[in-house]
Amino acid sequence: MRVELLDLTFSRGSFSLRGSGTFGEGVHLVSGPVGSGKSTLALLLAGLLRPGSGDVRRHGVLTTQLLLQFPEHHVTSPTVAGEAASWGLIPDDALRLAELSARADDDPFHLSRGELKRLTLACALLRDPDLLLLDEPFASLDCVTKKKACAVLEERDSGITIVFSHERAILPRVDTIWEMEEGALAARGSVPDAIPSWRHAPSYLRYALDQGARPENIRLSDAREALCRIRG
Ligand SMILES: Nc1ncnc2c1ncn2[C@@H]1O[C@H](COP(=O)(O)OP(=O)(O)OP(=O)(O)O)[C@@H](O)[C@H]1O
Repeated sequence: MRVELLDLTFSRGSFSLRGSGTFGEGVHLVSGPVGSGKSTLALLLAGLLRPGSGDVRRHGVLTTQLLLQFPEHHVTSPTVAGEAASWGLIPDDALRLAELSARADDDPFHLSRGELKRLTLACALLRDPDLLLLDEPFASLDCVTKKKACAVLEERDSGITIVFSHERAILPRVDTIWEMEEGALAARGSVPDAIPSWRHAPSYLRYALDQGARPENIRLSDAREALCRIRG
């Protein structure tokens, strides 16, 4: 199973995007500053935007799910339980994962943005598609919920997961790192070898690298463990 970007281009006003590369099975991080084009790339990969030139080719991918950056853009039902059902899920399962079981009959717009994000993230994860595209999955979440979301992502043991995010504090273990810079997609490669060339790496990783440590992955705990190893 893989998704190939073949000389992909897309233009909108003064913004233009370009990218090539292959996303295989595993968890991939597309990192980059605000406005660099991550959401646009997610929409192109989901087939919701048409490229100006080039192509997105899916091989062995039968199901695709995109989690939109703004959770309110998903809302189609007057109740939280109905919202989960609209994703084709058993509401109790989704509400349990989102820790919103007590809010089943509430209006989704009465949830806080973080709660609504928890709901849509739980729904996207439970759909368990071949290709899971998560646009800023950690935005609006508190630290505890970000950590739980990372753990669930890491447990996904099949398919292609692409996390588009400018998050620089709480991140999941990933297999590859990509960066968007002013619309250009650059592959940094497989983790851990990719970490030193990750330009927007979190400061804890930069610090560990500067100290001569070699983190095995991109989480704060990986940086800590690498520092412990060299300090004995
Ligand atoms: N619907 C739109 N119409 C016009 N311009 C848009 C639209 N959506 C995004 N843009 C512009 O396209 C560029 C890329 O935006 P995009 O949302 O892909 O960036 P991003 O990296 O996802 O940013 P963020 O980290 O804030 O989510 C930005 O300059 C943005 O202002």
